[in-house]
Amino acid sequence: MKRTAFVVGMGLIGGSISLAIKRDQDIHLVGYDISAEQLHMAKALGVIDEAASSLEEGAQAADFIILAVPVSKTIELIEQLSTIPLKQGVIVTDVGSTKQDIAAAADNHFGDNVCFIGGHPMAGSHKSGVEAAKAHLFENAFYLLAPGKNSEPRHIIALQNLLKGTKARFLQMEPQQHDKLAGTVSHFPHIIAASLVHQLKKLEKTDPEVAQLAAGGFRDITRIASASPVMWRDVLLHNKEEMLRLFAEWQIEMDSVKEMVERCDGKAIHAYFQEAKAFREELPQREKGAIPAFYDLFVDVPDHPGVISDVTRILANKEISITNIRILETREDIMGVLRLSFRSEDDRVYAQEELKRHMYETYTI
Ligand SMILES: NC(=O)C1=CN([C@@H]2O[C@H](COP(=O)(O)OP(=O)(O)OC[C@H]3O[C@@H](n4cnc5c(N)ncnc54)[C@H](O)[C@@H]3O)[C@@H](O)[C@H]2O)C=CC1
Ligand SMILES: O=C(O)C(=O)Cc1ccc(O)cc1
Repeated sequence: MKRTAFVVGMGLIGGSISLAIKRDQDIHLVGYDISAEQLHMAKALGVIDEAASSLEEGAQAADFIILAVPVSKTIELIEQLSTIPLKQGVIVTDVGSTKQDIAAAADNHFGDNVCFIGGHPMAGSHKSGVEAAKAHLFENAFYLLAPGKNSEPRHIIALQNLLKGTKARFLQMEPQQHDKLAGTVSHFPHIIAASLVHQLKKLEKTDPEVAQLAAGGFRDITRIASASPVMWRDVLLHNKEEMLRLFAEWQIEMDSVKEMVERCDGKAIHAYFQEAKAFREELPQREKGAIPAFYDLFVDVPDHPGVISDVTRILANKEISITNIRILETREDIMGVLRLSFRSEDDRVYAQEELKRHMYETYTI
């Protein structure tokens, strides 16, 4: 008998986890969503093997239950699941961006028959819905696990094995520590991004041309403000204490920068930017999350016209997408180097094979 995994919430994360599980495990994948449209789409896109007609139906038959809904709904679902007769030894996990309140709900509601392990894949995007789901969304990203009261090492191993296809890097952490760290690297930056957009919106009322100028850096720093308001409302409400602490710290920080400007203290302003630049440049690049990962491939190219289009054509013929392309060095009579970035390790390996077949010298660092 095949084991069954039941994924509740067929959105970006539920869909991506389902696809990652399907590419690696021989398991029956059942999905459920309160939106009949999302559920139908998940089945039509081949993200799940079967659509459950109710939470009860899907939950009762499952060996694993993955809750992939906004945080408040996750807490409600834990309460609902605790009233349904689940299989003995079922492993329940979630993907919520906060962990403390969810862990407390699981501790309060689940009995000994259920093993709850909180989870948070620390990668994603500003997009929502199953249409945006990708099997490789979590590749190389940290995936935090917060084992609950009944979880033993064998349960954690079983869950990590189920999620192997995500190619994520598992890390165990206490819920409280998780919420503190995620508050700084993810939750608070979201408020800043949204507030910058509000500032622009206000100015646009009197100076409509400003919106045309909001390109480049403004778009980069505010990309995450396009994410789901429902999801982010819940994140803030369920990490309230940490958010309030960060507001206080942020205000002190802003006051200090404001004073530097008021004093016209160029030396202090320079040092402020210099310190931030140096620290940011030391941040690890490979991990997904706040800063996206890039899978780079370097290609030696002779410096003659048409070579870049030859490389891109070879990859396009194999439908390998390049997310970024840069010429690192081209001077007369020497080889140039192309740096190609890909979405995933699989794409990079495939691209390297294809380019080698066409006699290009390639390497990774
Ligand atoms: N979007 C991101 O980049 C990341 C999100 N997360 C977490 O993942 C969770 C899901 O987020 P997304 O997939 O981005 O959202 P989404 O909006 O793409 O999908 C959520 C889905 O849950 C469904 N849903 C809501 N209430 C439900 C209920 N009671 N029963 C069944 N289905 C229900 C919705 O209809 C929707 O299809 C959230 O808790 C979020 O904090 C974690 C990592 C990254
Ligand atoms: O879009 C991005 O860059 C993100 O950082 C997405 C994201 C959103 C919420 C999370 O809990 C984790 C990752």
